[in-house]
Amino acid sequence: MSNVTIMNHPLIKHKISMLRNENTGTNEFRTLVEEIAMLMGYEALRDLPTEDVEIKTPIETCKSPMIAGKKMAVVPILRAGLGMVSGILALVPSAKVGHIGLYRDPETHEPHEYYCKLPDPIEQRTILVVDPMLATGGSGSEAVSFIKQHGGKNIKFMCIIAAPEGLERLQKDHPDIQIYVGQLDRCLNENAYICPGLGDAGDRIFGTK
Ligand SMILES: O=P(O)(O)OC[C@H]1O[C@H](OP(=O)(O)OP(=O)(O)O)[C@H](O)[C@@H]1O
Ligand SMILES: O=c1cc[nH]c(=O)[nH]1
Ligand SMILES: [Mg+2]
Repeated sequence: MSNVTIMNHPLIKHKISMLRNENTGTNEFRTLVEEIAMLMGYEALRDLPTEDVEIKTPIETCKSPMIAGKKMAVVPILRAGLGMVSGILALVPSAKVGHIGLYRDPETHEPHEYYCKLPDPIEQRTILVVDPMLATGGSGSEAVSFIKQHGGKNIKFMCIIAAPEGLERLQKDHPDIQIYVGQLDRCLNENAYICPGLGDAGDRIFGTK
């Protein structure tokens, strides 16, 4: 089964509680999503490959490890995943960015693809798929499948809030990926929204309804 890491840091917990609050407005919500992505990215990118480069210090020349940033891709699931990109790029500014456009049908809750553009060569990169919400797991699982179809191999999935149903599905469909979850919530409601969740992440990030 996939490796799942559930975050256990007070800063992340605190910021997720602020996100959940229905009185948190668009501006603050956006900032929080970016900050949480950065804090979670610190953990998720723990095994990012480094390469030794020659550095001249004021004292002498040495070989010192640096992130091979060109070998990384962050792939947000549109739209809500876009809110997490800047937090990851703050950590790895040279990462390439791919996009996968998916929306969930409001009736069936099935994901529908409307866009896919990934950086080449995708097979050589560490790929971090980001989406704040993992509800039924349909969108996350579909996004990972697309990336695999395009040749992606080393794939990590990062979400801020997951429902047990979605986490189980993603693990079952993709036992080879690593999954990072900010907080695991109780369940889905009859509209496949996460409880207690935070509502519609995309609408809250972009101020739509
Ligand atoms: O696990 P699932 O049941 O597939 O639900 C999660 C998906 O739903 C939301 O996107 P949405 O369809 O609302 O699109 P948006 O980001 O454009 O708002 C969310 O950002 C995930 O992509
Ligand atoms: O709770 C949910 C479920 C799907 N998408 C969201 O944005 N929120
Ligand atoms: Mg949405």
